[in-house]
Amino acid sequence: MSRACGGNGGVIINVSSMAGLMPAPQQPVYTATKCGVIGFTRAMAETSKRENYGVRINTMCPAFVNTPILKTIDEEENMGKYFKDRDAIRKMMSNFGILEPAAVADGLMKIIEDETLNGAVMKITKTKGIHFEDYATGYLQEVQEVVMRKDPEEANEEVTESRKC
Ligand SMILES: NC(=O)C1=CN([C@@H]2O[C@H](COP(=O)(O)OP(=O)(O)OC[C@H]3O[C@@H](n4cnc5c(N)ncnc54)[C@H](O)[C@@H]3O)[C@@H](O)[C@H]2O)C=CC1
Ligand SMILES: CC/C=C\C[C@H](O)[C@H](O)/C=C/C=C/C=C\C=C\C(=O)C/C=C\CCC(=O)O
Repeated sequence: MSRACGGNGGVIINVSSMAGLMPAPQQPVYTATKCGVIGFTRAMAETSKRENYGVRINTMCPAFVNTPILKTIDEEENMGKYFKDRDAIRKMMSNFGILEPAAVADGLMKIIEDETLNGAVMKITKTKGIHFEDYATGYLQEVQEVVMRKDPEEANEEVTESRKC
């Protein structure tokens, strides 16, 4: 797939979850895996850009979606010690609402069609629909951008100075 390996490029869409952005106390391992998907996607997207792979790599974070996975909260062998907390998850589902799979399909199509998207973290929620996590204004992001230009010590000083204004 990578142009660096003779492929034609393309787009990869990794499936994370809102649980990767809003830690779910009843699903710590699931949360960790979904956070990992986000970090991996963002790192690989930058690699792809730098190495000119021609591959866009993005991730989507749907909230609760009406699929069989939602029934797993009623399975003790799946929930383990958090089985007793399933009412808290049910309450979250009721508060946040449950998306239909078509909303996820819309998100997939947007990522496929919008060729400007690389390293994007798309959120899909019942209230806001499709929108994106914004990392661009964070301090660490600023440091990282400066680090690409100079050594880490100087970069930190430059960003700290700019934050004073
Ligand atoms: N339904 C939801 O509320 C949300 C789901 N997601 C993510 O979406 C993805 C798809 O989930 P759903 O379609 O909702 O769940 P699902 O339970 O309907 O489908 C999951 C599928 O993965 C397969 N599977 C499970 N373990 C596997 C393995 N080790 N190797 C190969 N296949 C395996 C299952 O057989 C099943 O067909 C998952 O990554 C899930 O974490 C993300 C956010 C919300
Ligand atoms: C045990 C439950 C089984 C499966 C559910 C899946 O694991 C799924 O991946 C988990 C989803 C968790 C969603 C958590 C939070 C949802 C939040 C919202 O819907 C909206 C909240 C805030 C909106 C802010 C914003 O959109 O930026």
